[in-house]
Amino acid sequence: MERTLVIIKPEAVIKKLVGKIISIYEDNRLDIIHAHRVLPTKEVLEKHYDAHKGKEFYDSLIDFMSSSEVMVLILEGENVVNIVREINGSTNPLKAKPGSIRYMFGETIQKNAVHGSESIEIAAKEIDIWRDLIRFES
Ligand SMILES: Nc1ncnc2c1ncn2[C@@H]1O[C@H](COP(=O)(O)OP(=O)(O)OP(=O)(O)O)[C@@H](O)[C@H]1O
Repeated sequence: MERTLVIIKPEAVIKKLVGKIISIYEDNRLDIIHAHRVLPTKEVLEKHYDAHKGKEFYDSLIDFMSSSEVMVLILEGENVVNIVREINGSTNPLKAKPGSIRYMFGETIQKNAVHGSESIEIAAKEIDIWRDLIRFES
């Protein structure tokens, strides 16, 4: 069964949006097979955001994502990678479709409430990266 990695970002955890965001995924019949609240290390974030290394927003993104605890979720379901990206909405909350998580809860392009893996292959890599911090049984 296909899996994806979702991160509920620091500002959304601080605003107590975890339950609301999880409900949206469940309302779309996706299974949350792991959920773990953790303070990300810079080491894990640098691996996770490796594709963005060198971009002007990279340092600020790593600082922000390591500033406070996040909720790491693994979701499972048919076509879950694409479904989650659709539910999350565009990276920039100002461009996100009404009804999407980023439209409802995103503040800025950086504080955009959630992360969702881009492809099945990247999801598998990201799940492995976060294994350094979180013990997933399977
Ligand atoms: N121009 C930018 N300015 C500031 N932050 C940015 C910018 N572009 C991307 N980011 C941040 O980097 C993250 C990863 O960027 P990416 O282009 O992979 O977005 P995405 O695939 O929509 O989002 P994600 O991978 O987080 O689900 C974004 O979620 C956002 O927080």
